[in-house]
Amino acid sequence: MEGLVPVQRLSIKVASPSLYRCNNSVSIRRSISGFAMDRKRNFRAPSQFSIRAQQSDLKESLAVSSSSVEDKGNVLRIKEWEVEMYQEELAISQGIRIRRKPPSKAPLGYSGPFELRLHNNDADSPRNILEEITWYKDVEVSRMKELNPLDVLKKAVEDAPPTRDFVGALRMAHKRTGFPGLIAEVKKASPSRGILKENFDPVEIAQAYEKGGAACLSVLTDQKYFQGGFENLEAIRSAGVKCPLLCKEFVVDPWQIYYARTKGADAVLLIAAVLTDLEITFLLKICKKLSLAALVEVHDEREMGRVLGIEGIELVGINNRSLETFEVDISNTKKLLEGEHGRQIRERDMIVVGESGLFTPDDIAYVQAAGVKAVLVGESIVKQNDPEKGIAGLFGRNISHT
Ligand SMILES: O=C(O)c1ccccc1NCC(=O)[C@H](O)[C@H](O)COP(=O)(O)O
Repeated sequence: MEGLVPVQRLSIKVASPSLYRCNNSVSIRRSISGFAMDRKRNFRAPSQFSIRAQQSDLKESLAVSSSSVEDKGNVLRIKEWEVEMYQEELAISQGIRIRRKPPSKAPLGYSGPFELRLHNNDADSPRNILEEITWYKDVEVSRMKELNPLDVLKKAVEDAPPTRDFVGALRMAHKRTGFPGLIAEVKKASPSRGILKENFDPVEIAQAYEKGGAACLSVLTDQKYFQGGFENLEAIRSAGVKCPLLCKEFVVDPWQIYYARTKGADAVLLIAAVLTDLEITFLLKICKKLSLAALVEVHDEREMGRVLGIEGIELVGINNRSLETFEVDISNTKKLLEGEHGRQIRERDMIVVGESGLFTPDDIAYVQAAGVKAVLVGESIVKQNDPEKGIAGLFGRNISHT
């Protein structure tokens, strides 16, 4: 069986009908009722993350159909697996290359078209860093959820201080300075660059950025790959820094949005290379409910097209770095803002953020001419002994309030 083609390279039509032809006694339609799939194989309800939340519903149905606890467990696993397969197909159909989990064999006892997804050793390793991070997040979030259940977070959010206006701060800075509003990144290390700053003091850096005229800050909260942490976000917020804060995370689950809000975030990052349109739509709704801004990041034309088709997006980031290959090319910003996409963005008065690889006043001028009203900058300023002066160097002028 080894070496056979994973199912995503087979026709989607082969696999999808299994959702309806499921040969278990509880139909998959019933078991994932919260997903409410229609005949065109579109999810209608925004619950595709909530497989765990669906479990109580599912367990109820299984009580009717299965005799032993073991049987019920197996049926549940099969159904979870089928939903995952279906979600992956949906992602592939939107051009998403990042797989959300390592491909797994069908659970024991499953018989149906999804069985064609046979084990393939190569497919068990992440294909690039973004995929690796995404797989790791899935495990990390499950662990963190146990320590901080969603119910508890929801209560904490009720008592949390109000958020600051992230988008408003960028617009104001653009107006005040005539330059793109700066989102300055508090980042100790990255997978592509290694350690950027040895004696890393997040609060000191944040304060220096604010003094230097940053409109907003981006705080890396991922520990494993960026040596960041939610404690940095909390510490910066508690230290009295006034700039709105972006929680720079790899969001794969709505739980992370609630968590970010309790830790002092004013905005979160959503990466289109990882999330389906429906997931983005759903996460945007949660952001809105929690008064958080969302920076939706794209890297190519296809992702830009998808994001422009989603309602309610105010802030689009164009990453000049491929998170699959690490290649950085600032002409990516220009390319993605040309033609019809650029026209729609101007017409809708969206703020585009040029991200990554910006080092000089010429770089800033280049992306500004391409149409960005904000920039997200890490390496070139965090590496400076004096990050406040680093900002003046980046813009070729002092952009602080003084
Ligand atoms: O930077 C990386 O190595 C990286 C790897 C995998 C996922 C994301 C990654 N970086 C996130 C970013 O794109 C940057 O932190 C951000 O845009 C700032 O870029 P820069 O000014 O070049 O530090």
